[in-house]
Amino acid sequence: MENKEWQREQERLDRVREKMKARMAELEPQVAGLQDQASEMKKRFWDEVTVNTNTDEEYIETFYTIRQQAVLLSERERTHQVLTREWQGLNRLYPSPYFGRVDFAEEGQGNIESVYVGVSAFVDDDGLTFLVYDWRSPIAGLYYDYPPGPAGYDTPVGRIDGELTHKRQYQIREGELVSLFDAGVTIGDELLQRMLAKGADAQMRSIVATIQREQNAIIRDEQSRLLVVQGAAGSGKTSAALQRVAYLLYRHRETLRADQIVLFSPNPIFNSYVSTVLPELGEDNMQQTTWQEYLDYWLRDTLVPEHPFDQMEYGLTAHAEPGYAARQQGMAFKSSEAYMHDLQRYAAWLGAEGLAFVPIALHGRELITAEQMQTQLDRYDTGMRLSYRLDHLRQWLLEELTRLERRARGSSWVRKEMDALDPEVYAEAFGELHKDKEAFDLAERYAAVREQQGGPRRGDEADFDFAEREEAWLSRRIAKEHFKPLRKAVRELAFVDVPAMYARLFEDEAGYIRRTGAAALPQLWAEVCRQTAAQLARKALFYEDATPYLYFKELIEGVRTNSEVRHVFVDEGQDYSPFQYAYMHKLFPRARMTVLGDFGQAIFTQTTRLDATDSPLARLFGAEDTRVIRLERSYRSTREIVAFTKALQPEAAGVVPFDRSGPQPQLIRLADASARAARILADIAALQREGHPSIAVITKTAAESREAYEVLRSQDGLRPRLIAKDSSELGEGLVVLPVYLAKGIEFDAVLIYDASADTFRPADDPKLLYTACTRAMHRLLLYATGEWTPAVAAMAQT
Ligand SMILES: Nc1ncnc2c1ncn2[C@@H]1O[C@H](COP(=O)(O)OP(=O)(O)OP(=O)(O)O)[C@@H](O)[C@H]1O
Repeated sequence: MENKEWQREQERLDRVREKMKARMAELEPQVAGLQDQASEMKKRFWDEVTVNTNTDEEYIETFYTIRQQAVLLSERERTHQVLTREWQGLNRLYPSPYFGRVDFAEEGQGNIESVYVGVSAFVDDDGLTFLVYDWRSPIAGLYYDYPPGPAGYDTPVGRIDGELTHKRQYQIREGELVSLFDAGVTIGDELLQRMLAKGADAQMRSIVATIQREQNAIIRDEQSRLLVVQGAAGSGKTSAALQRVAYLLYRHRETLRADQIVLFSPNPIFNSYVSTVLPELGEDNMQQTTWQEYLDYWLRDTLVPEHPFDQMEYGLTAHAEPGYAARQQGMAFKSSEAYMHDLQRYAAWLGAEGLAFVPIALHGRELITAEQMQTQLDRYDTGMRLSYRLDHLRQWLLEELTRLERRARGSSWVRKEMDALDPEVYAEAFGELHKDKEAFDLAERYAAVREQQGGPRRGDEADFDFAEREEAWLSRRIAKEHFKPLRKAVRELAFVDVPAMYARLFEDEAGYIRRTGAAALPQLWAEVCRQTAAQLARKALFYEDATPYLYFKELIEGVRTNSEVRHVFVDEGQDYSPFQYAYMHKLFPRARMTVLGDFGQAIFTQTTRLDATDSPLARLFGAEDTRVIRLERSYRSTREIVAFTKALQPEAAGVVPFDRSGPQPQLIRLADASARAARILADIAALQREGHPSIAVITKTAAESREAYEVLRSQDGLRPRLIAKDSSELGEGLVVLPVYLAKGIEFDAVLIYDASADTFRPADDPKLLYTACTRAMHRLLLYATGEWTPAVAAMAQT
């Protein structure tokens, strides 16, 4: 019976593939042909059009031929796009047309439909029968959401209920049925087992065949303006986010483009790690960026922000340096909502009391002073928003510059410059004026004709003194050249001295309190003020100041917005401050947000607890428009590794491992560094022999990474790669990296280079070691040369 069933499925598979092959053969010449036709048409576009604009009729005719040609061309291109998409979809499907099937008896229909689900759709020749459904279609939701029994799905025209009578999963390779599972209670435990047993890849994989119900809820959510996912390490947050992008692009194909979706990732390595998932699913990649890139872009030419990983390193290594405690307090406070409110009050204070301006100067002489600007600003209604008043001021300044420029034409410095001009410039002036002269001649002719026809003649038209005009032309040009950068700077609001105003806030603690009305400040705030001021004096910004600074700048100058972007995804969302969220929300006013994170892995100082009801995130869109989903099941690591990591971190108490077993994590204590080096080398060799090519040696700091790297490099044939803050790719094989660069990534085996109390100090946040250990899929090994860090020591004894 089973064999018969297998055979039946293989026969269906063969039939579907035959049809696919036929369709591909049919499409191939069309796709190629249309492509040729379109590019040929583009080449010949102007040949087909006779451009003739002598008379009105000819002009109109030309206009219509161009339009006709353009319509034809874009139609060809559209047809070509549609056919190419189908052809590409078939190419993707052909080796493995589907991975799942549900049999569904729709209520009141009396028949059972077998719904086969694959990475894209394939329709029979009749144009109606779906031989394969796209995994994102409404009916395919049944496959992810229900075990056999009562089931239903939502369609754009309402809900359809019925009975799911059967559910099956397939593994198909190059058209051959490799395995077949009849699912019972949950989908895919079998298939999921197989998927999860595989080794780690240098690139993330798509999970469409085994999406779990709770993940499907994330992927298909269309109601919430803010979707927050708090999920354990390895619970599939990033995977769900990427499949969600693919889903949205499918659902809104007509209105949403991939470049209208932005993903904020923790670092460039992560960017490259996830960059193949969408193309694998036949979709274009969304825009990927890091917050650091954003800061660099917006702060360019003004202040240099500290790199977030340098801030991280400081936090991890500088305990003994003077000012460390104050800096830590500063970091924490400057990423809080309290500081955000302080800045709001400070901006209001400035609006009333006066701003700082950069005077507009030319050749060392002030043309418009800061005082003049303030006086002008005070003339505008103070009830108006500050940014509007600044807009008015900008307009006034541009007009002033026009006036001053005109006046400058007759000034002595312009004359001096004119005298020193190269002969070529005079030649150019001559040429230009000659052109003018032609225009003048034309005007003269026109005036003569008009006169002949009895119209009056204006007296000044023949008044043409060439030398005078040449001089006027040159002085105009010189003045214009000098004023041009001033105008540009005014347009960009460079006359508003935001750095000075931000620095003024840190003059001293009493001033801070007076200007912001702050009620409570960290104990060492006076020192924080000193540190911040010193940094600003160097034209630099601490990382903790960078986003608040931009936020403050926008409070003063008004908000920049990008209304093109429709969806913003934030991965590792626990590592963003309320400032960053407020800023993002303003920057992308038309975008819905999906924020994914795990508070258990919040290792930066700027953190936001994502799922708390009083989270600043929840206030961003309001409770009505916010949905929080929690994922507790962890798919990455074996049961043994999950049990171990849960004990490291109280936040992880609720994590449920997926039922996959492996060796216990190993705790290896050694006498000294050279014994550790020898042991690590032996362990790596053994892991590679066992078939675990993707191995990471994870350290706490960058300096420690370099040390470990040197140890490994000395061994012939190992070829480890050191990942540092500027690395942009993970690559394959053995890597050495600090924990904060391993965020979001996974490896077959993880070796914690030094889990001693000297490195992971009792005062450190346990989240650091937790984040490092949860990168492991199959094997976890921890080393120490001294005492274990307390969390590990507790387990070493049991
Ligand atoms: N439904 C699923 N089917 C198959 N594999 C899955 C599924 N969900 C998650 N995984 C796998 O589990 C691993 C972890 O997934 P992912 O990286 O998306 O988790 P995460 O929640 O973002 O983790 P972290 O918080 O540690 O960054 C990946 O290998 C992913 O392929």
